[in-house]
Amino acid sequence: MSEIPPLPGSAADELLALPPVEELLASAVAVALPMRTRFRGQTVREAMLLRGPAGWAEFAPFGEYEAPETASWLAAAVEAGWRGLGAVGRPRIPINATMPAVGPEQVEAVLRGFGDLDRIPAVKVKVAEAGQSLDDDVARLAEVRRLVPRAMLRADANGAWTRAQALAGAEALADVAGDRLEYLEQPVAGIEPLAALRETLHHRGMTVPIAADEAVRKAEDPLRVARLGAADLIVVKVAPLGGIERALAVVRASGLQAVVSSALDTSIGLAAGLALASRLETPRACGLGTAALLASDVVAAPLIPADGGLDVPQDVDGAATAAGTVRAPAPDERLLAAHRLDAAGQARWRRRLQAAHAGLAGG
Ligand SMILES: O=C(O)CCC(=O)c1ccccc1C(=O)O
Ligand SMILES: [Mg+2]
Repeated sequence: MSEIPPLPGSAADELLALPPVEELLASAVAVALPMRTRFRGQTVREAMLLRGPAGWAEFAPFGEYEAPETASWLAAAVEAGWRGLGAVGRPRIPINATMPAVGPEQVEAVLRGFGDLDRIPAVKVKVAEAGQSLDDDVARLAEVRRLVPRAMLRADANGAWTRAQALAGAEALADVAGDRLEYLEQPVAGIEPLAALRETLHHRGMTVPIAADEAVRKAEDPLRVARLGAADLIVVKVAPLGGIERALAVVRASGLQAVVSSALDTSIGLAAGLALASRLETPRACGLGTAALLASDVVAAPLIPADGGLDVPQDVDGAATAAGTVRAPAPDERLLAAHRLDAAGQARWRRRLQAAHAGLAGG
């Protein structure tokens, strides 16, 4: 498997020099967006937006992340704002609904946020939430199946199951989902444990495919999953993988099918995810509909799926040319003002960006 390119803007990158930190900070605005439902234990999503010569960019590593782990998130922002999101491939991407670990009584309202229920191609259901049981997961999945019987179903444990829980979980969820069960995403943490679980499932005649997420995006080597045969497909997120080109190289080198997924981005970050998905051959639905989980976004027309998919946002004149360029929507000034963090919040995010910049410059 071939090498993957360096982080955009890092010392090893010959194509794109890292802009000075002052240049990055000149346009930077940090915002806090309220969410409709709790997701990953959070009810607010914070993000920093930057404007470069090539367009708008997002720097939004999760709150618990620190440098140098945040360097790849900044590299993705530098790529977006200072190089651009690249060419349009497929112009429209099928999008899965994302179901947080809610009770069955909330399932319908969440699903409706992703548009006409009959058109939703797949639903990714969070399972293994702390403080909940497998019965809760089964009840949630059963309600999803009842409401969208034709949609494919994915269960994402975020690595929270033990091996024994994953074996029991796989069986119980397969019973509910039947032939609609598309894959289990990161049922257990780590790469070797994932490979071992997959093998055991196969020995037991359970053929449910396994997708790797954290095992790709948080691993030292994002290709180790593929080398060990630990998963049937990989979930890729642009920011933790250091940008579109790098994520694309990981997918190609892995030889596995990929599903592009958001990091609960604003519509600015989602545009980069769509740019990546646009250049993949896979017809699989992608997890880029998460603007539906936000109560408010930074752009006037958020990238919320309709009719089961999203159009890849392009340059206005892009449609007229043979190969259009992907372009993130510009934030709405009033929304930026409404959700702008206070001075302490701006200072905290500026420090995070500075630390990521130092990490990127050094690594
Ligand atoms: O893939 C999706 O449907 C939505 C994105 C998502 O689930 C997610 C969002 C933020 C952090 C982690 C994850 C994840 O896939 O585990
Ligand atoms: Mg996941």
